[in-house]
Amino acid sequence: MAATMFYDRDVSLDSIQDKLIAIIGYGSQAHAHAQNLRDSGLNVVVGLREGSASKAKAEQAGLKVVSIEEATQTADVVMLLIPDENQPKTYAESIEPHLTAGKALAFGHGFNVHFGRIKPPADVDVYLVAPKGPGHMLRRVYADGAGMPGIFAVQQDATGKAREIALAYARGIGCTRAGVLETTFKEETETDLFGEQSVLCGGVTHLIQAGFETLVEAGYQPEIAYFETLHEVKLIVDLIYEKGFEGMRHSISNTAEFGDYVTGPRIITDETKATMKDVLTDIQTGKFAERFIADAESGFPYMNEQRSKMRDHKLETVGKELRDMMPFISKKALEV
Ligand SMILES: NC(=O)C1=CN([C@@H]2O[C@H](COP(=O)(O)OP(=O)(O)OC[C@H]3O[C@@H](n4cnc5c(N)ncnc54)[C@H](OP(=O)(O)O)[C@@H]3O)[C@@H](O)[C@H]2O)C=CC1
Ligand SMILES: CC(=O)[C@](C)(O)C(=O)O
Ligand SMILES: [Mg+2]
Ligand SMILES: [Mg+2]
Repeated sequence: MAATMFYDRDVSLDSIQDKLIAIIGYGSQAHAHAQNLRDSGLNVVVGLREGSASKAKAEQAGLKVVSIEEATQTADVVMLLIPDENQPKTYAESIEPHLTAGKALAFGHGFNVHFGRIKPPADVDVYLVAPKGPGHMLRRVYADGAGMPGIFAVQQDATGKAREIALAYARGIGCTRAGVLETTFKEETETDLFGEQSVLCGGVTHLIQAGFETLVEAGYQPEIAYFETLHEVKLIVDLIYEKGFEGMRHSISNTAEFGDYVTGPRIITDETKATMKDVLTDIQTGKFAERFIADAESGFPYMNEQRSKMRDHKLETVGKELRDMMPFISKKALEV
């Protein structure tokens, strides 16, 4: 049976129209939620830690900024959008003491609730609305009049209105323009981690890097390798996004399509898929979450090493030079 999809016509903003929504944080997701909700006519306040570097940016965008404690005290809905690894401490210190009965605690990702790192009191609603894309794109598509698909889940329904509120929230950030469907905290957490690791982020970056390195190590010009293995990915993916595999294959040459069928399975092998299954198991058992939290608690030694290794890679240095020569590629600094 096909999933039930919710669109603008199916969802009313009424359940949150007169409520105050606190967005905690002003990073990738938070700035997009705050601005989209505000532009949907809803009441928003941003909660930031003392001395926050983001305060000026949020105020510049016309948003009211208060402390995280005050935001939780005054709001009816508290959406926690700071990095997953930092959420439990901020929740315990600044949110939980002010989270009175009947309020709603919301998340953009189920990580902390699913892995038992945040245990909300029984008398509040707990839901998630997870847009399926990066925060900066959530804002960009909304401002363009479009939307980003999203999924929502209710973990606790203390007021009897949690589901209605979650859906209204999804509409407020623009997700019902594109389609929203219901999930659970478990399903959202596991599929989101799997998707970003295996396909969207880990899969794509390492596929591109291996292709680029293969060409450069064989003596081809890095600029050609960049166009071939990175820049053109967007053009091909745009076609897949708009028209599926068949539509993309209609646009490419027969030569390319034949090579796709012959070589694709040599690159992404049965072994690759077996590894994907292992990756999924590590996510399901909490092994990945443990490794992530352990690195975070030591100040991210592993993550920082990876970041600095890649910074000086030819793919990144040649890429920056080439992008600087293409004025049509957005030169805007990311707003947050
Ligand atoms: N990035 C994305 O596109 C997506 C993220 N999500 C989820 O959304 C949530 C937020 O992720 P993301 O937007 O990437 O987060 P960011 O890393 O962009 O969050 C940065 C914000 O968090 C604040 N912050 C960081 N640490 C603390 C702290 N210890 N106490 C108080 N505030 C803090 C920062 O405050 P300051 O300004 O003071 O530095 C800043 O405003 C996560 O649950 C994530 O999984 C879900 C879908 C996509
Ligand atoms: C952007 C998004 O959906 C991710 C990849 O899941 C994330 O940033 O965590
Ligand atoms: Mg995601
Ligand atoms: Mg994610």
